[in-house]
Amino acid sequence: MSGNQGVELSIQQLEKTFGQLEVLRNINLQIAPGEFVAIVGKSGCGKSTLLRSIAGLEAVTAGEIRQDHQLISNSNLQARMMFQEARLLPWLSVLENVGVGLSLTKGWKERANWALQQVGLEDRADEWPAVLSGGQKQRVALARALAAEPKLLLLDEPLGALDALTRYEMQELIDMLWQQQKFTTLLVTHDVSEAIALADRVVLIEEGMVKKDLAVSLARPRNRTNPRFAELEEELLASILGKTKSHPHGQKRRVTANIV
Ligand SMILES: Nc1ncnc2c1ncn2[C@@H]1O[C@H](COP(=O)(O)OP(=O)(O)OP(=O)(O)O)[C@@H](O)[C@H]1O
Repeated sequence: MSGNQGVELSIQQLEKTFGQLEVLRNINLQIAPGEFVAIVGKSGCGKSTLLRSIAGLEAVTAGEIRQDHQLISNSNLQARMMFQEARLLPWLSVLENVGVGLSLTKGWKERANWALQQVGLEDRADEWPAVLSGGQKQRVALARALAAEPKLLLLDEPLGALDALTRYEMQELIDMLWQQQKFTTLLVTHDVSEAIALADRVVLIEEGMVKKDLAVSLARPRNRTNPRFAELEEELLASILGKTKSHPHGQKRRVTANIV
């Protein structure tokens, strides 16, 4: 159960308004099969709205979203989504939570166990979610997404509530699983370092449009001590904040903080 081929995504002139509020004005994005794209931007710029639109959870106001050349609909969408909260059902065991998105047919346990192995929690299958740590709960949420063998993984700030070390471990896990399975992945994150550590491309949303589309061509797993890593971080952060890249005195400014 691996070696998925991810879907191709094509987003054309996407608009989304909520009443008078124009959130997405004109989003155009082409995402290749198996590509890992991070989406960044200031709080409220519409990142989650974009992801929810791709997931078919929001009706778009104008424009179109195609998956493998077909307009997305609930019937053809091969996506799974993960959020900042694990959203586990407390009355189901860990294994049952992982199996919840599968039709409870023969073989679901095998797939759920396989997915738990992928995230290193196979020995916790029979426990209740309540006894797990925050990081373990997110691993279960990741396993639940993987169990469906998605061709598109939509990650809405899934590591935002984790402590720094757990977050780092989860980033490594996501990177490893993506390299093995190559599902097309969109990751919304506030963390510039996380975006550069994981993505092939980082897309910056501002004023409802793609303001920047930055290719990250560093070898994987990414070496965060590589000077090029820091340069990309700085370039991206400066773009998000609308500042020039260099220090006034021409010295490099090392910026690693979260952006908002
Ligand atoms: N269902 C809704 N009804 C009305 N307004 C909404 C709705 N969903 C989102 N919005 C508004 O759309 C804008 C974009 O929200 P969205 O959650 O997409 O931003 P975001 O970039 O993901 O923000 P953050 O980084 O803070 O999570 C915000 O102003 C928000 O209040």
